[in-house]
Amino acid sequence: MLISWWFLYLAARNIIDQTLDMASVLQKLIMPMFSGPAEPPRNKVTVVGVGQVGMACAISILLREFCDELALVDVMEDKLKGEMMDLQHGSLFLKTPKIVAGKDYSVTAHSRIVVVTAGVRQQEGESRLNLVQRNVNIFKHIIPQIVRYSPNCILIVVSNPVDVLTYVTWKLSGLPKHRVIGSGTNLDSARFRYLMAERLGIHPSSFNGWILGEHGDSSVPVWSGANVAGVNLQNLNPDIGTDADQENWTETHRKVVDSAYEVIKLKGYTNWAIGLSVADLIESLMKNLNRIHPVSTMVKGMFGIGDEVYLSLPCVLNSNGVSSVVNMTLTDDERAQLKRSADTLWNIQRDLKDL
Ligand SMILES: NC(=O)C1=CN([C@@H]2O[C@H](COP(=O)(O)OP(=O)(O)OC[C@H]3O[C@@H](n4cnc5c(N)ncnc54)[C@H](O)[C@@H]3O)[C@@H](O)[C@H]2O)C=CC1
Ligand SMILES: CC(=O)C(=O)O
Repeated sequence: MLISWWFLYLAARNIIDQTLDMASVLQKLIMPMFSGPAEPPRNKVTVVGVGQVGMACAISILLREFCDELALVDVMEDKLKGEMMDLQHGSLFLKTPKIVAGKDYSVTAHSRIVVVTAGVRQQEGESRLNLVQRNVNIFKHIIPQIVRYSPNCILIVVSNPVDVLTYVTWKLSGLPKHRVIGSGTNLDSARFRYLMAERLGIHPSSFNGWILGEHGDSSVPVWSGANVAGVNLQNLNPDIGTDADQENWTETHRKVVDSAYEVIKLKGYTNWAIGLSVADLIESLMKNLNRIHPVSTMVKGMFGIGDEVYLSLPCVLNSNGVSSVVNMTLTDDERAQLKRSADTLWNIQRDLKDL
């Protein structure tokens, strides 16, 4: 009797040993504790367009560690796959566990934030507004696909002309206006703060100044609010920002307007500063920070603007998107400049068809 139990024991041991031998390294190494369906991502960001701007946004977002999944979309399949693989190979140095890419928008499903950088860019000396019809045609294909797979997302438009394309995106998406944002003058303001801070010998974060209105040629510098540590520069020099100013501070704004033209002339495109600035916007949205940024929003009814245009005002950004807009105290001249900026955009927009 004892011997037959012993044989049974040996047979059972044999089966267990054989089963363990057949198991894969993974099965031998890791004991699952939960085998339910995978959770959808909580903080997914999609970047549409993997050109110079898209990839600068992607790397800035990855390095700031905001998202648990990054999706990339483009129409150029080889380039798209190459960019995805190159980023995946850096995973050891990142904290975003999943990086995916595809031409099909199903890869974008469950995005919290979608950044649109697809489309044509300016050639040397070309105005942003000149790109409008070509990029509107591209957006007609892109925007419905994004909304189909991520109906609750916040859209950040970067492609140019960014204010007009943000309006187009709002129309094509059917999303509420607070969830459609243009990167707007966030970049122009960063350039202004850098150039002013250089002249003052301080860090850009310590110079407080805002560029509002159109991202580009008709942008509006708010000299009446420019300050350092609460000291208003206009109190120190009442002519600041005007042609009468002996110190020619207005030159700084001219340099802001010329920045893109100059960089495009030198290297063919701009990408790093816009990438960094988009990542900063995403931080406010993802972390519900209620930080204020100059971004493009629907301004009808504000500052005497009667048309449905998007342009930049100081906006409070949190997890809902644009939660509110700061009612800046502007001078009459600044209000008039803002109105001119709105008129410039409306004159382009009103000819757009089939939105
Ligand atoms: N708002 C801002 O402050 C800034 C805006 N921009 C704008 O960003 C845009 C992109 O510029 P770059 O990246 O330098 O251009 P790029 O030519 O390097 O990249 C554009 C990408 O869009 C892709 N694309 C074209 N049609 C598409 C479609 N239907 N679906 C998906 N992807 C598509 C192209 O394949 C390409 O990879 C331009 O409109 C440019 O003017 C650039 C810098 C700053
Ligand atoms: C290209 C562009 O819009 C910029 O760098 O400001």
